[in-house]
Amino acid sequence: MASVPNEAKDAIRITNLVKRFGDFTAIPDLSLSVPPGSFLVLVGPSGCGKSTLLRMLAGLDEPTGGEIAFMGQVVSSGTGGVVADPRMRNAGLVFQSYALWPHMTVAGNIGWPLKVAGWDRAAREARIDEVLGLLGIAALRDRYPAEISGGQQQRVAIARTLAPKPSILLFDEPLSNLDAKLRIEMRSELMRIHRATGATSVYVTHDQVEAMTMATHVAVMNQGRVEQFGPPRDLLARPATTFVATFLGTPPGNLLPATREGDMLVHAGVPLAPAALAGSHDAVQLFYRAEQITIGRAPGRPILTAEFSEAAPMAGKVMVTAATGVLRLSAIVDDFPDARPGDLIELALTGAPDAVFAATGERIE
Ligand SMILES: Nc1ncnc2c1ncn2[C@@H]1O[C@H](COP(=O)(O)OP(=O)(O)OP(=O)(O)O)[C@@H](O)[C@H]1O
Repeated sequence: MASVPNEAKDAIRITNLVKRFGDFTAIPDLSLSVPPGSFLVLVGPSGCGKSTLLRMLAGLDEPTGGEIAFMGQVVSSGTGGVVADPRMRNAGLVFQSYALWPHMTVAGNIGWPLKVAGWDRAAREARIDEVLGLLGIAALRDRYPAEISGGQQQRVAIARTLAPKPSILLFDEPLSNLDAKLRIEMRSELMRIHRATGATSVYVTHDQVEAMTMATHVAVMNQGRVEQFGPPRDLLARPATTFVATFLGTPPGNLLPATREGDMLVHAGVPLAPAALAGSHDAVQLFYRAEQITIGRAPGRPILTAEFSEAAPMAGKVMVTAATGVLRLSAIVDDFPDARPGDLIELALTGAPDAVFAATGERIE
């Protein structure tokens, strides 16, 4: 039988993974394959199971069912408990809190996992210098954690994780304790490190921009399920469900419920789009991106009346939020509107809906 070349194997293969905490099922049945060298970002609302999944990948928690394999080798199995313990699975985990050992120097911290793994002194010293160089912190070699800044501590923590050359790197919101400027700097650093090491990475974040800039692949999670998986641009361009459409994007897009009336799809008495877009459905949700909505009238285009809520500058444009009944609409416009909160304004939909979803949330082709 021909053997499968290593390159062809998934770096991470998750099959029918289940995680229960007592009666509560955090992950009902999750399968995902991650190609080698990917930078996978897990996003989703609070409580959707991102950390639970990451902890199982790290070997800190056992799955209740299903299996996790790294490079074709099973490292966790629901029926067999954790197969490989965290140290044996060739994966490194970077947390939000750095947890450096205060009584050890920077070099001591970085060298510790190598010592535990049985590296000899010369190899350890060489590797410490290498990762210090990679992270740009060679000058901090002999300092103690209390003598360096928060950002520098995070670099040391990352250096310590990289030192044993893990083939899989796991990150649980590693930048969330840093200020905005440092976050952006570290984001570029992490991307550079990812390119330099080629390690397959799984990264949990709440930050949309972080997700979209760093990821080669994004998994949008919802209630322990992967709602959609793919390159970030594909997810933004073709969301598979209303959940993904309204979760991704800054600002998120707008969904207008509409029903078939004759040959048009109508929302709140306003005909929006030809009924043919709905296929066989009588009730749908029409997806308009914020940049497809403008303030005022546009010739021949549907107009909605809404209550102005707020306006905020965004990358040279203005993000306007307005409400029609229970719906909140986001528009990207050129100038601040001449309106106060509560004023009625007219919004024009400037193009055809970007996507049409069934009432149940799935995209209609
Ligand atoms: N040890 C536990 N015992 C019981 N329930 C748990 C435990 N750990 C997590 N959960 C539950 O499992 C679900 C998923 O939690 P998890 O921490 O993975 O979510 P998350 O997506 O990482 O959330 P956040 O974005 O807020 O960090 C939540 O409903 C949580 O309450």
